[in-house]
Order: sequence, then C-alpha cells, then structure tokens
Amino acid sequence: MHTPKHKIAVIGGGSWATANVKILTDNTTDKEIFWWMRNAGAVEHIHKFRHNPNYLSSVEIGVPAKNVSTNLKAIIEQADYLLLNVPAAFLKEAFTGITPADLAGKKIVSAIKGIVPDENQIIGEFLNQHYNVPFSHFLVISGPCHAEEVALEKLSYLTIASRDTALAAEFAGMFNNRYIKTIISDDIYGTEYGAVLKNIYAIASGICHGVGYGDNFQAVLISNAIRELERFVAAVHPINRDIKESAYLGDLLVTAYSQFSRNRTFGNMIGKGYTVKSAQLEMNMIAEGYYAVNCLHQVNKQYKVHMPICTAVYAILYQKQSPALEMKHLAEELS
Ligand SMILES: NC(=O)C1=CN([C@@H]2O[C@H](COP(=O)(O)OP(=O)(O)OC[C@H]3O[C@@H](n4cnc5c(N)ncnc54)[C@H](OP(=O)(O)O)[C@@H]3O)[C@@H](O)[C@H]2O)C=CC1
Ligand SMILES: O=C(CO)COP(=O)(O)O
Repeated sequence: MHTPKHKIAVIGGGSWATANVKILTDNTTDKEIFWWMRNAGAVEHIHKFRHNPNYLSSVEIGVPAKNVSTNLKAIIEQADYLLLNVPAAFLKEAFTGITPADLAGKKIVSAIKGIVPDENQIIGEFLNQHYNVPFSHFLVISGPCHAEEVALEKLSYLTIASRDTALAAEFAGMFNNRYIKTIISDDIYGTEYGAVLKNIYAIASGICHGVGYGDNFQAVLISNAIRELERFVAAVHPINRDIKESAYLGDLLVTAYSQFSRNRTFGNMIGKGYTVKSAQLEMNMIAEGYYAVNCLHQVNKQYKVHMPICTAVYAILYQKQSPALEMKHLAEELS
C-alpha cells in the first residue's frame, strides 16, 4: 500500500480552514489531507455532499470522507503537519483534552491571525509555553489573502515564516499551486504580530467609514497604521525587516480596503451605531481584531509603544466611548 510522504491535518471548520483545504488539494504533491472541525452536522454534510455547508459552500471538498472528523485527538495522531485555523479566542477550547505529548514531534503551522485571550500570547508563544512545541517546529502562514478569493482561484501571495526556513520551504512546496504563490521568511514574531495588528487597523478603517469619513481620511489613517505597526513589531522583535513587504503592508491594505474583510465590516457596523453584540450576531463570522485589541492593550503595558489607533479602537470597543468622538480625537493626532 502507498504511504504518502506527508500527512497534513487542517484544524478548524470556518472559511479559512475550508480555503486551506482547497489550496492543499489543488497542490498535487504526494500527501494525505485530514480535516477536523467541531461541528458534527457539517462533518456529516461533507461526508455526503463534499461541500462545507456553512463556509465557502461552493468549494468542492477533495478530502476523503474517512479523513474528515470531529475527533481532534485521532486526527492529530495521524498527521505529521498540523495547520491551525481555529480563531485564537477559541483555540484553548478546541484543544481541551490535547496534551503536550499529543503534539510531540508534530510540525505546527499557524494560519491564525490573533492573540490567545487571558494568556495574551501569539500562537507560537502559546504553543511553546503551554504545549512544549519548539520554535524549530513552528511555522506561520500570513499575507493578503481572503478565503472568498481562494474559492474563486484569484491569484494570491502567502508568506510562510519559520525560524527554520528549510522547513518553511518544505511546507511551501506542499502548499503553493497555480493561484497561490509562496514567499519564505524567518520573521515569525513580525509576521504574527503584523497580522494581529492589521485586523485592529481594519476595524478602525471600518469605524471611520461608518461614522462618515471618506477615502481621503482613510488613506491618512492607513499611512499612520503602518508606522504604528512598524513601531510595535520593532519593539517586540527588533530585526531588520522591510515593513512594505506583502506580509505586513499588503495584509494591512487588503484588510482595510476589501469588501470581504470581516474586521472592516465589523468596524463599519460599530461606526454606524451597532453594539458589539449586535454586530457580532449580524456578521456570523469572526472579527479577530475585536479580541486582539484587548489582548494587545495588556501586552503593550510592557512595551509602552505609542499606539493611538489601537488605543482609540480599544476605547470604543471596551470602554464604550463614542466612535465619532474617538475618531475626532484620533484625527487630531494623525499626520
Ligand atoms: N477568512 C479569511 O479570509 C482569513 C482568515 N484568517 C484567520 O483564520 C482564522 C479563522 O478565521 P475564519 O476561518 O475566517 O473564521 P470564520 O468566521 O469563517 O469561522 C469561524 C470558525 O470559528 C468557529 N467558532 C466560532 N465560535 C466558536 C466557539 N465559541 N468555540 C469554538 N469555535 C468557534 C466556527 O465553528 P462553527 O462553524 O462550528 O461555529 C468556525 O469554524 C482567524 O484567525 C482569521 O484571522 C486568516 C487569513 C484569511
Ligand atoms: O486576514 C485576512 C486577509 O488577509 C482576513 O481578514 P478578515 O478577517 O478581516 O476578513
């Protein structure tokens, strides 16, 4: 019987997990794909109809039915690579019952763009400290890429970062395909934090739009956002990086401007006067920046970086400050 060279388990059942299953399937190198999600009804639907009923439902699923399951431990056991797509706020819950021994020797790729609440850790730090995952086995996937455009096979560029760039290149070889190009990086901290921050700036962008600012102001907001992002990642992990690369600036631009962005959509609703709860219910998808801005507020107590945009978003979402007034104050600070 043929034994595939690599076995990759996609963990999570939302839009990005579904897009990643498609990307991996459309790469034709020798590998076996497994897929875990918590929703038993969705698993049953995929077994029968080969489509995820709840997210990117047009995508045909090429993973064999026997490899799609709600049993996380069993899925992890069979794989050598785990590709994490569970929103950061629910990662601890998803990993209930999983031990460091279960993850021993696994190579773990995070496609999550968030911070684990309460721990206030990005995913690499969280897995390292709570599950003994060595950084040499940890990779990050990021860059400007919306799941909806993957479903349409629109050309996209994703950055794969790891301290071990040979490992990043190995994974890239199983991931790139005719519409996905991959870029290799060794900047895991900058890549993770850059993705976390751009979600918060996309919320700010949506709020500005919601309260009535136009394209002219939004351009100034985003110019300031990239400088704020650069200051923060330089404080956390000072290396020589070009902030104009697509994993940083590119992801900020797509999220701040795209019609597909969950974070921008959420911010727009807040700007228009929705409460956080009603905006979340209306969207039915996860805006990571909402959780992240609270965690970042805690993390930045240590670094004390000047972050007026994050501070304004925090004040609006967590201190019930008026979006219009906060944006008016922020506008006085921008240049
Ligand atoms: N969508 C995109 O284009 C991209 C997303 N990402 C990142 O991927 C990650 C996943 O986001 P995405 O796929 O978009 O999310 P979606 O909003 O599409 O899906 C949300 C996922 O979270 C699960 N979920 C919701 N509530 C809970 C809960 N209380 N406990 C456990 N799980 C829950 C849902 O499970 P269920 O369906 O069972 O409720 C579903 O699988 C995020 O970090 C995001 O930033 C990164 C790049 C692009
Ligand atoms: O990370 C993304 C695009 O690169 C997705 O952003 P949203 O979660 O705001 O849709």
